[in-house]
Amino acid sequence: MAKVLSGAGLRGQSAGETALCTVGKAASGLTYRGYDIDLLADKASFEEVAYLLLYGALPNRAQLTAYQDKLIGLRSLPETLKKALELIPADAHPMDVMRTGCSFLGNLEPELDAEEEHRTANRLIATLPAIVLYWYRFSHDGVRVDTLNAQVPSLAGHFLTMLHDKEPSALHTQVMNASLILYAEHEFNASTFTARVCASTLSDMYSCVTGGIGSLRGPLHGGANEAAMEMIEPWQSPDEAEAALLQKLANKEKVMGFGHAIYSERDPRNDIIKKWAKKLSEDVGDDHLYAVSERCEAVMWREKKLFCNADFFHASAYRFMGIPTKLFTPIFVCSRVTGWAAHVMEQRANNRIIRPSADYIGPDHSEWVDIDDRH
Ligand SMILES: CC(=O)SCCNC(=O)CCNC(=O)[C@H](O)C(C)(C)COP(=O)(O)OP(=O)(O)OC[C@H]1O[C@@H](n2cnc3c(N)ncnc32)[C@H](O)[C@@H]1OP(=O)(O)O
Ligand SMILES: O=C([O-])CC(=O)C(=O)O
Repeated sequence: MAKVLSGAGLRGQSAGETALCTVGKAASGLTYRGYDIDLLADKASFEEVAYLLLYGALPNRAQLTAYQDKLIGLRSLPETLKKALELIPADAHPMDVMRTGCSFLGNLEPELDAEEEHRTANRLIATLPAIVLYWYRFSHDGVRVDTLNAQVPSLAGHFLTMLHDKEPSALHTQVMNASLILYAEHEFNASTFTARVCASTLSDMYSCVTGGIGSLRGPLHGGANEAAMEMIEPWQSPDEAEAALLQKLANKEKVMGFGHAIYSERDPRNDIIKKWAKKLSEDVGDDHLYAVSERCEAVMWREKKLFCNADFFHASAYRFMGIPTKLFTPIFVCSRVTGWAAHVMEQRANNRIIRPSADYIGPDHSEWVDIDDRH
């Protein structure tokens, strides 16, 4: 399933070792610590997967209960952070809010010693949903949401409750839980590699995660779920979608939510989120968005042999749950923080500063010219 990889962008080069994840290799093509993604998305809770990534093994029931309670206990935001979030304008991008929120928390509760790394990771997992939604609800609706929601055990339910002011349906909680699992970890992708490079200088966890957020934001990476929604939203029928896509391909435009740096034929996460998008489409009585998405998938494969990556059907799934488009990539952050943190810990445990070389392509020798003599 993996491509033959070579060329720019460090493609095809191993940049280190990991025990966390395989991409494009065994079984379904994606495993977390040896567990197949299909199995995890079907059977696990996001908290179980976070525990697996951070502590190295699946928790037993008592460990999982204790871990869920720990995360609930870490959910509340400090008042100073809430005040800072209230200063950010409503037209800011939520990914910028998360970058600032993460960094700001690092000022209030710095990670002074790497021995605190699990505590810092768990604090970020517990607070990132509230960081984005406290700001979003305050700046858009003038509401100061409850960032604790102690009666809602799962992070999936906590996110949706803060967004919609009511506890979500069982279906929405289930889909959100699966989505958080699908996005949790993906080997040496750009944002994780950013976090690892930062960790390799012996920097703190907040800096590593803040850097990861910045890398995830771009539309060639996590930002593609938002960009895919913006692309398909105006299309009212599959035929309209097909015509517009063919035009984009003729213009040599990148089509967001398609293709992958490592997978060659399919992204194993797509089948899973696509199945949930279909179920949600039936649940809300959607009459075109799912059909438009399916047509895009067929056209891109027929024309270019390009397949949907994890982001494409996430767009319609999130829309069917009433999630505003600009909160799509922030959900990815709420999930991927587990992978970033686990990679930071792995890097620290066997560290050498990451410092590759470059092929120099500039002039051999440049003559000095005094400033007043320059053109
Ligand atoms: C969760 C995630 O982060 S998944 C990735 C999310 N990103 C996107 O969906 C953005 C759209 N996709 C892309 O831009 C790319 O497929 C990437 C960034 C994911 C991977 O990039 P690369 O590894 O460079 O892609 P790859 O080597 O397979 O490209 C091969 C060819 O297909 C083209 N191609 C790849 N993806 C697309 C696309 N989505 N739309 C149109 N053409 C594409 C490339 O331009 C390239 O054409 P060329 O040979 O004429 O230059
Ligand atoms: O692996 C990648 O390059 C991008 C990706 O799918 C992810 O980070 O989930």
